[in-house]
Amino acid sequence: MKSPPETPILDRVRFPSDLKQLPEEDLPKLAEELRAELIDAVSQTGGHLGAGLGVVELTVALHYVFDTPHDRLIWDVGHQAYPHKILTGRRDRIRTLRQENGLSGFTKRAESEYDPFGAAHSSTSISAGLGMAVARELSGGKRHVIAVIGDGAMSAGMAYEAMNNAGALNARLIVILNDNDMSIARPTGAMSAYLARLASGGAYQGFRDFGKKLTSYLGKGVNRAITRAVEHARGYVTGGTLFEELGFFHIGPIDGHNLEHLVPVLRNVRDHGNGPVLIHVVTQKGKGYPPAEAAADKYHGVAKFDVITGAQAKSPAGPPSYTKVFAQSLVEEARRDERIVAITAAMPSGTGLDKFGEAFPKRFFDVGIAEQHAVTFAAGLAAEGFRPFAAIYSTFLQRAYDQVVHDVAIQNLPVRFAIDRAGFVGADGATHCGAFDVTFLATLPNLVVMAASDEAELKHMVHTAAVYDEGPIAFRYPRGNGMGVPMPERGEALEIGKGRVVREGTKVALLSLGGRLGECLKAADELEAAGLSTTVADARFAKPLDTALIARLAREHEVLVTIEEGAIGGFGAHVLHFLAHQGLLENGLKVRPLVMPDIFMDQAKPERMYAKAGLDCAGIVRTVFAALGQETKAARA
Ligand SMILES: Cc1ncc(C[n+]2csc(CCOP(=O)(O)OP(=O)(O)O)c2C)c(N)n1
Ligand SMILES: CC(=O)[C@@H](O)[C@H](O)COP(=O)(O)O
Ligand SMILES: [Mg+2]
Repeated sequence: MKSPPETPILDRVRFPSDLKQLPEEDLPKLAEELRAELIDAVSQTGGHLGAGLGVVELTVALHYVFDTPHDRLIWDVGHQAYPHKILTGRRDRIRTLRQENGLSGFTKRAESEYDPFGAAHSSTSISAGLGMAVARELSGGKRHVIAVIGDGAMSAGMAYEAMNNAGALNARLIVILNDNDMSIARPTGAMSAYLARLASGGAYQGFRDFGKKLTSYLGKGVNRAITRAVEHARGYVTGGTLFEELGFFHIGPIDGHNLEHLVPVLRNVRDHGNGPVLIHVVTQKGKGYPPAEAAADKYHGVAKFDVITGAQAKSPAGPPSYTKVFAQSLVEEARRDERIVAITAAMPSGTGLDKFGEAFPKRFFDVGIAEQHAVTFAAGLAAEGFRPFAAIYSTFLQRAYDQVVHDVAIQNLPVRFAIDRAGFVGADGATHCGAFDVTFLATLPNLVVMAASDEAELKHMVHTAAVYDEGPIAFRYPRGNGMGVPMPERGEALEIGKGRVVREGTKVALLSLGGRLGECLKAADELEAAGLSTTVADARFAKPLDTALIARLAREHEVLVTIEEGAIGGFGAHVLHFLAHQGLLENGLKVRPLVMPDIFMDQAKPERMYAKAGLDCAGIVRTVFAALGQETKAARA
């Protein structure tokens, strides 16, 4: 009689409290089952896979050794936290990942007590962890605080600011550096070379065992000075003193897939020592899934895929993505102008600049996850007569706002900002939703701010930016595919501050900024059918405003609606400001600015988000009927 297949260990582990009941020898099997569950789940949802595969053993070890959620475990970026979610009571929902009303693709406080800090933008974990560690000291609490940060995230200045402060405070904080020698792409910068030396230094092997013995004595009154002396000696041989100089006791590198190493080291660190400690763990992104291991990007972000073959679902053929059009347009411009250089902050494929780098390797710069540096680096290039294009996602540019103000706008330096993912992004949710770039850029003197309504317009805006040397200029465009319009052979220079009327009417004016133009044209059809003659205009510029166009629309129509895929305080606010100052709000004009709602919207399919925000055809039509007091018609829309 065949014995029944044994119940998978994972089926008995809903929470870390269940995990702690297991004998240590069961952990590798649990890790194996956890990895299989992760692969199966993400094959059905899509999302971030490679990073999670690389921390399966580390996740098991951390929840086995520490007392979460009492001990705080913070995941930097949080894209690697799917195994963490499966082990912390969310396995039953893991297949709702990144879907409307589903689990977030990152850690999120509101989602679980096991997520003490939300993430998604990188390099915040050490700062948050230090805050929690100091809170523990101030309140006389007893808990461990652990921050897990990747080698890519360790290239951001914020990580050093935090380590610098942690060293000065000598606060007990455990930082685990998850070094898989990968960012989204291959890591760049001196830091990754340094870590590679640490992880592979032959001489270092000799110290490794001694180092492990040392950690077992950490709490037995071993004098910190001796510890430091040994660390210095060890560091001298291998260069591992960067962390010690910042005040961290540095342990490792250790094999991040070997539970027999991980568990005892984590136990030692848990039970001994004081002050900040950094455990350097070496892992493999994509570990345990051959298609991910073999892929150049280690399956960092994947669509749904076939588990057997690893083949990812193809998005339906359609118009080129805005990203692709931007990248191709910039390559064409750069062929004509050798002053054009391109800068990305660790997002070569996401911004499309990897294509630029292939064409012009010497004029392409991936500065790592360092948006602040990217902007001021671009300012330095502009100051010397180059034409730098800094391609940074809308929400990642938020991190470099003072650099935009202080280093670019005030000095009126001709930096070009290519702002991708401007607007709703879908599965990445609120943290990646590009809602604020017009609001925070159009308020700045000297800035020119454009928004592409389709891919042809984007090509014109790339050319316009390329030849504009009067000061900083930004152009925004949404995630995803264009509108399928014919593409011009070459980009043409747009007249700065001039919009365009794409449809003439007499009663209603829809003034659109950016990608909502298509919905405005659909709304105009519906309004015409209801007897409302409708003008549709593409503003093209949030700054400077086309004041002549706006004044004409205001004078010649009963209703003026502005539409933008952005938060309040952007294009519509500037239009209202102009109309008020011109006294154009005093002749009965009905003005309605349509913007994103004043909330952080969770992930959903973009079309659902537009509908919820009222930024689709139906929302525009409803707004016009309501403005005209025809609520009944509005209700039907
Ligand atoms: C401020 C910011 N810039 C860029 C990104 C995009 N991003 C997400 S993950 C990632 C790479 C992170 O590398 P690492 O920390 O080594 O984690 P791994 O994926 O290797 O586990 C980047 C650049 C981000 N989330 N936040
Ligand atoms: C985790 C992270 O921040 C990136 O991987 C981001 O999710 C990429 O977004 P896109 O998929 O829009 O390029
Ligand atoms: Mg990495």
